[in-house]
Amino acid sequence: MRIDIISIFPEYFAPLDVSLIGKARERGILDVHLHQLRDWAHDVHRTVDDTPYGGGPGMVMKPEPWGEAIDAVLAADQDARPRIIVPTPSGVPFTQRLAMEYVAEPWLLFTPARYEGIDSRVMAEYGSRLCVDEVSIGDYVLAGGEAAVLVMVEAVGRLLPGVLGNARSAVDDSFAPGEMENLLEGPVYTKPPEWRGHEVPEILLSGHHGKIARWRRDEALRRTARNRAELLAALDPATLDKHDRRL
Ligand SMILES: Oc1ccccc1-c1ccno1
Repeated sequence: MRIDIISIFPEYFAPLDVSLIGKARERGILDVHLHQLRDWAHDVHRTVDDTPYGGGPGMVMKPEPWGEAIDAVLAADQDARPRIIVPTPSGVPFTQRLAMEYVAEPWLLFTPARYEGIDSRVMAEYGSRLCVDEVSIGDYVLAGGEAAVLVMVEAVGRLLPGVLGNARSAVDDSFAPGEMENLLEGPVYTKPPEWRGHEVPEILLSGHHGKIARWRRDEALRRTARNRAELLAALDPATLDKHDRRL
């Protein structure tokens, strides 16, 4: 997978050099290209923003630098087209299901904005011939889209074949489509069996895999009911047998 990111703060993406994503890049599973938007702002101050037409607070990112930057990225591979992802509080929710859709794409282009956003003509220009998604990582406002890109690149990158390694499958993730979709992870424990008077639940030491699986599912349902009750409503009734209903 190739990922391109255009930003006025490319240094924001240093975390993509470390940990899981960094190793995926070293192993050639993921190819990340960072671009400084100001390289396509040709005035002496390398200006990328201006006041909004119609008035209002803040500044809007100018279309010209973005248009030239995106054209330059597209020119990197004339035979392919990236899926463009625009982080914005006004976008569709970023979910595990959307991450799984993105991991199937050979090329993603992220366009994190600052200020009040990018002149709307930019995505109108590319939306006529490319897939352009406006995506939100949650109902809050950030200073810019760079943090949202870090979140999405990690969520997508970890799903790439070979990145998680054999020990861990993304299939068991919280929110992964299937039986665990819309269920939060339950509590987890490791050695020692007793710590400051807190003991590991006996069932987990029993070696009875069927009972352990049932216990974990009960705890996942309890945590989901406690922290995200609205997800329970989305659970497929077939996955809630009479035993679960008593929780
Ligand atoms: O708050 C933002 C500002 C700029 C770009 C994206 C965001 C955002 C907030 C939530 N998801 O994306």
